[in-house]
Amino acid sequence: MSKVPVIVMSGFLGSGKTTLLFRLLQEAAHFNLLPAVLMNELGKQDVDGHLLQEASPNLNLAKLLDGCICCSKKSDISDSIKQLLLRKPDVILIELTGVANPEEIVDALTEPALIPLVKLHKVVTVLDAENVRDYNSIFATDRELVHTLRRQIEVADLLILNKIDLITDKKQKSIVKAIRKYNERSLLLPTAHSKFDLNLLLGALQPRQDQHNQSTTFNRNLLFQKHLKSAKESTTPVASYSRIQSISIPIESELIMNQRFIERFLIDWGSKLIRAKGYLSIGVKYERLNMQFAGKRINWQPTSFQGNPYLVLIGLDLDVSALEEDWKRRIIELDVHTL
Ligand SMILES: Nc1nc2c(ncn2[C@@H]2O[C@H](COP(=O)(O)OP(=O)(O)OP(=O)(O)O)[C@@H](O)[C@H]2O)c(=O)[nH]1
Repeated sequence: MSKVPVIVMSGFLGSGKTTLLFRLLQEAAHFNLLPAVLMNELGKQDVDGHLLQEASPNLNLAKLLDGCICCSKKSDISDSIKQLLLRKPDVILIELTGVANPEEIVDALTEPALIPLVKLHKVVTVLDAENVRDYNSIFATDRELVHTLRRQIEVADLLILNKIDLITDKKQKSIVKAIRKYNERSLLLPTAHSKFDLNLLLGALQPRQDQHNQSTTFNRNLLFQKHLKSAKESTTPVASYSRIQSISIPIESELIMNQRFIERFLIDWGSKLIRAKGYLSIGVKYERLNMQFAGKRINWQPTSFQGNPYLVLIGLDLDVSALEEDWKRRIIELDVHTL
């Protein structure tokens, strides 16, 4: 049996991985490929998973929630991949959390149970052009995180410099120069909304019925070798996230709130928040909206999500109890004003 290729998508929180995943899923049919998806989210609530299922109800999807894939037991990853393989996909797309080191999943794919079943095709790292240069100073005190973000660049087969619509050409040039210090070999594509020729990722893949045994990677073998070497050399692997926490806040569906209320809360906590997302019920008509807060920008989109509203907040060194207290206080005030 031929091995199923795996494409790993890495990149910091909010850089545009899910946007790329959506494009890959949309385009897979044009390449005559049946995809499967393994999603890893930091929180218990799986916002992106729901968006995917909404867009593609029959999607072969497995989820590893509430933790980084690097910390999930290898058996969990292995079980999820085996579950996906039952429906005989042509390619498995793995979206890592923003704080995962892609080497960890490469390691998991080399578990004995998976070696005969899957092979790494490419590691793609998506970078947020508007914010990527600031990470070193923002996270200066978190060496593990800085290390992880650097490894995301260093081990990528393909680097997507996303969100260039938000920066000047001059800034783009200087970012490219900075990225090249960590990875001068792999293809680096400036994009907006991860729009690039997906032939680069899917073109070499074949539907399984008529697969040839061909090599399709940029530096896959190198990555495997490099990783196996470092795994042998190092007995104390660096954890992929440390000071980053995620909190999920359930929201009563009867509560009447507007977008401004949420935005004010996010702006007030903005210096501590890296990312926030959720499903909210807005206004007296309880309109359901998906909210995405990334790189200090907030986007709202209508959604068909009908479950209980909630907000997921991901932050660095968050004072969780202060944040929860503040949220409760605001909710009480909101309730009083809407009585
Ligand atoms: N302006 C702009 N916004 C973008 C671009 N790509 C993605 N976005 C927006 O940025 C936000 C985050 O994008 P996602 O694709 O969810 O990012 P992600 O990397 O999956 O985020 P996590 O799941 O938190 O790791 C969403 O609101 C996107 O619509 C881009 O090129 N330009």
